[in-house]
Amino acid sequence: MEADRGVGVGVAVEVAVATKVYAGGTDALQATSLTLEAGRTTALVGPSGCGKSTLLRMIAGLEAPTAGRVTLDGEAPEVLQRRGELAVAFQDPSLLPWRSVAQNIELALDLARLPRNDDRVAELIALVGLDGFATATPAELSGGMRQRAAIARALVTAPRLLLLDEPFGAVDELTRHELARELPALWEGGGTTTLLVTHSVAEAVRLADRVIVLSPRPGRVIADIPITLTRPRGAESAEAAALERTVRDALEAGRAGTAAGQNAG
Ligand SMILES: Nc1ncnc2c1ncn2[C@@H]1O[C@H](COP(=O)(O)OP(=O)(O)OP(=O)(O)O)[C@@H](O)[C@H]1O
Repeated sequence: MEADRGVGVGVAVEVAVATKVYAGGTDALQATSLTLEAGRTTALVGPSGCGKSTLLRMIAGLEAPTAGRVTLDGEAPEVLQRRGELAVAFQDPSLLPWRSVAQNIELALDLARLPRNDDRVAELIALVGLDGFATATPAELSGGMRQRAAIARALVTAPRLLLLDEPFGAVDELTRHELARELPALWEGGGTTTLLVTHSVAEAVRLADRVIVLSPRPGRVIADIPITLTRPRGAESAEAAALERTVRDALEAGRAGTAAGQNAG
């Protein structure tokens, strides 16, 4: 399937009535169904502990649903994972401590059995603002810099499915804004399907084509809000502010237990 790589073919993600009850009995996710359209960016928001990371890990094939099914282009997540066409960036970036920034990014190419590409590695290092740190080891970086290296590592293979779990958590406000401005062009240019878990409503509205709101635990989809803003998205606009309000209202309704709920029942 080498020929399919990096030619702008995003994956369609289907989560069908997925439920997750952890071994200890924690009800993390309740009968959740959603479809992520190929090549689109979807943000997932919801109160702390509502099951956002659980859902992302299920889509990545790192967690099996207790009931229901997750398919990527109709296949099990492991199929895409084996082909190296899926990338995940977590809030806690697990970089190999003995490898430099550039070597950590290159490793993703090796694991996906893709050829080394020094130019692309250098381009991504510059894009995430780590110019001059290509040969630094993770211990020599701040937490935010490590996160940015992990984002570059996730992007280097031009994955067909990109799963980002709070990847900007430790990044300072200014860099966060810069990344939010620069990154979408990278993943959209490749036709990548992207899922972004975030606590920032502003970031969700700025980056996504659609924002999905989960209820408090056990999470279920209570709102699915299309983000109709044109791209590129720059300065704050009245339209963006109105969309942020819509998302916040849905979160509030979920918290109060008054949301209508697309997936209720
Ligand atoms: N491996 C696990 N074993 C047992 N319980 C877990 C496990 N992972 C998560 N949970 C529990 O499942 C629930 C959902 O957790 P999850 O991390 O998916 O939520 P989240 O919405 O991503 O939270 P946050 O926004 O705080 O990161 C929580 O109650 C959490 O304690």
